[in-house]
Parts: sequence; structure tokens; C-alpha cells
Amino acid sequence: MLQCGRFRLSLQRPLIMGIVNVTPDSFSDGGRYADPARALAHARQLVAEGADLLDIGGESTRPGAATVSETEELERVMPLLAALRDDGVPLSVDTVKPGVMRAALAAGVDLINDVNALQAEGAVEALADSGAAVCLMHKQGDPATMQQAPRYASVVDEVEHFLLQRAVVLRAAGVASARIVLDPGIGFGKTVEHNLELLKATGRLASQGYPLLIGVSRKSLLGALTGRPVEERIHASVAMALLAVARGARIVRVHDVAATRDALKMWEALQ
Ligand SMILES: Nc1nc2ncc(COP(=O)(O)OP(=O)(O)O)nc2c(=O)[nH]1
Repeated sequence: MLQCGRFRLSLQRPLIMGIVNVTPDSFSDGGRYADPARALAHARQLVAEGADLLDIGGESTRPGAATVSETEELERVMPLLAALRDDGVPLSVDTVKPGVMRAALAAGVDLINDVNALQAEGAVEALADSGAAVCLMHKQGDPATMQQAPRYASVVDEVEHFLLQRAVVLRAAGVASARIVLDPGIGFGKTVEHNLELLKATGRLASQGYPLLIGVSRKSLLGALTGRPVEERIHASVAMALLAVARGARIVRVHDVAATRDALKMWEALQ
């Protein structure tokens, strides 16, 4: 069970986190939902397609992405969070900024999705003071430079150690384990080989006492394996989400909810 703000989400079956990027420059859908009305319609479409929760992102984290001011990020995400507040769907905000976290939590967001694992000053306190869940993700370096020369002695050991260390910090701050999700951060300071090692270790990473979230949707790893451009990666995205679930992941963060939902229904039918 995931204690996710206003919601208690069963993890008996895998959950789909639908991605709503309200940015001009997200790697696969940047600019498509920058208009508030389009973003709201898209968010509701993802719920209709079977998203169990929505992840609202106001700052691209793709390699080389420019950073966004807190004011700008708030202007992007807050109207959508407000419009979705009473739709009855758990809402996540994808941010590294404690100020954005606090505003989103005050507006009722149910999960903080932080690619920086709440390392910013004040982030742990912001989360601890709320009832929201948190996704702690590993990354090596920052989007601007993380893909220049990723290097690990043992990527699985190091990612696992980091995530468990961050979970210990949260538990010490009074955050119950039922509010914590871990994520190895596919594509965040990793080579193709590093990403594949982490995905092969999904079972191990998912057995650490916390639900594991995998986000691989449309990412360059899939392009490297298939040769497909970003707009042609739905098949590989669905396949890798299904494989992650089959190996123990409990949440998949995806752009293509309907296709992923159908695939997970097939997996569930065989359990
Ligand atoms: N927890 C988690 N959060 C994430 N946020 C963004 C992206 C990148 O994907 P996307 O949001 O589609 O692109 P962009 O960061 O360019 O908006 N990937 C993850 C991920 O793998 N895990």
C-alpha cells in the first residue's frame, strides 16, 4: 500500500503514472501541453486511458536542459494542479525545488517526484511536514552535464546504496516507509550499459522494502536499442514497462498510458 496524500493506493497490481509535461522543451513532448487548456485535456485523457496517478512536470530534466526559475515553474504547474485538484486522481509534481514542493503540497498534491531525491535544502522538511508520498530518484550529476561521462565502480550497488541512504534520512525525519518510492533514474547520468544493468537488477532493487518506480518511456536507451527516433518508441516503451513490472517494479512512469494499460492487463491476467 502506498500512502499517497489524500489516497491509499493498493500495490497489489502495478500502477501507471501518466506524464503531463507543461514545459516548452521536454525531450519527447515539449511544448505540446504548454497551453493550460490543452494540458488539462491531456491530463484528463490520460486518466480516462487508465492512469492511476498523474505526474505534472514544469521543468525538463533531459540531458542539457536549461534550468527554470521557481517563479516560472510555479506559473507552469500550479494552474494545472488547481484544475485537477478535485478530479479524484492522485497528483504528483515532478520538481527538485523545495519552494515548488511547498506550494504544490499546500495546493493538495499527493506525491513529490524529485529526481534529486530531496537533497535540496529544506526539501526533506517540506515533505515530512505533509502527508504526501515521495519518489526518490537517483541521478549522477545534473541534466546539463550528466551524460558527458557517467562512471560507476558498480552502478547497481551505488544506486541501491544511494536510494536506501536517502530513505533512511526520510525515515529519520518521520516519513513512514509507506510514503516512500524508489527509482533508479534510468537515463540520468548513465550509459546504455548502466541503464541495462539497472533494469536487469529491477528484482533486486524492488526487494528493498519500498515500491520501485521505473521511468523509461520514450528515452534514448530505447532509441539506442531499436534505432527508432523518439516519436517511434511506443512499442519499446510498452515492452520495457511490462518487463520492469514482470521483474518487480510497482509503478511505471509513462507517456503512452492506453498502450501501457493494455499490456499490464495481459500481465495481470497471467498472475
Ligand atoms: N521519478 C522519475 N521522474 C522523472 N522525471 C522526468 C523524466 C524524464 O522524462 P520526461 O519527463 O518525459 O522528460 P523531461 O524531463 O524532458 O520533461 N524521467 C523521470 C524518471 O525516470 N523517474
